Amino acid sequence: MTTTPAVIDVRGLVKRFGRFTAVDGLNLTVAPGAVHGFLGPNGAGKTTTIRVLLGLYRAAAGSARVLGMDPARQSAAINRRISYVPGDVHLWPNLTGHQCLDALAGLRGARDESAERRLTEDFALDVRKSVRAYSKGNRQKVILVAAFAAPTDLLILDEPTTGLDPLMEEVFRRCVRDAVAAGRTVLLSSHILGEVEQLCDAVTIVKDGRLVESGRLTDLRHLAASRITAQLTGPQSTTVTNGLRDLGLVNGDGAGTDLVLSVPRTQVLPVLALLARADAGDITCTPASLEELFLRHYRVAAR
Ligand SMILES: Nc1ncnc2c1ncn2[C@@H]1O[C@H](COP(=O)(O)OP(=O)(O)OP(=O)(O)O)[C@@H](O)[C@H]1O
Repeated sequence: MTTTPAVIDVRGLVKRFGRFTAVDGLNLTVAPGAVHGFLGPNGAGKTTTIRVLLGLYRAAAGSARVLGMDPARQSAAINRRISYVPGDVHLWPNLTGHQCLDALAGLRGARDESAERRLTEDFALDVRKSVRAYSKGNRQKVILVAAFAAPTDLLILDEPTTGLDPLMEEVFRRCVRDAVAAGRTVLLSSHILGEVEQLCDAVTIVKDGRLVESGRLTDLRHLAASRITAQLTGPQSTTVTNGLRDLGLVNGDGAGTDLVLSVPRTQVLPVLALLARADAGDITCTPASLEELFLRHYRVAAR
């Protein structure tokens, strides 16, 4: 059996700043064509890891491969095939938006001007204005247009939507989907869990430079409890409470008529069957949201 090599393959990565260990034995694998979410609280080591991938920082230990290359030795070749969007955008204040796009394409040495024009329109960016006159959101748009328009295989996006309004966030999401449809791969670091949930197939969650959880979003969701709600009459409530007790679960609401339960994956079907037998009304079952997953893992990691 042949397996497709990962676009990003990080193993046991360690990065220290003096005596402080910012990244501590991290693994990160991003499959080709994936949108991979990179999550973690402030200071978790996401940007530091990205900077190692770009060849800006040297790792103290471990290995990193980007598009099959070693960022410590082949950063120029890697950067020609990557679009990088930092969270904190600094552009040349004396240039217009258009001149910035010229300069960014010049640095890369490759350009798709028709894609650039299309994206400039999609993001409603006036490229005749000088960067000095741009808002934070407009500076972000310049970098996003350059990143999506460039003929690259991998997009590394570090909190790319800070400063964008909801309309532009929607344009951003469309661009990510188009990029993947065109065969590109995306690593997306973001604190906006709704955005990650909508876009990503897989996520890696880090804290204090260490891996907390990694996997496909659907698999991770199954690890967390689902939320089941239903409407019960008084007699139904007694039947359901007894049935839940037999399943080893507690109806926290006692004899209440609004049932709200947090149910482990293995118990979802028996609980739904119990509610159906009791003829409960308005039964809903919702898998754990990324936010619940995220908070659960953070709390576990914080202990
Ligand atoms: N150049 C540096 N010198 C010293 N410490 C640094 C340096 N860069 C980052 N750090 C520290 O390394 C840790 C990881 O920082 P990093 O910026 O990678 O986190 P992050 O996950 O990207 O956070 P955020 O979500 O806030 O952007 C932090 O404690 C930070 O203070």
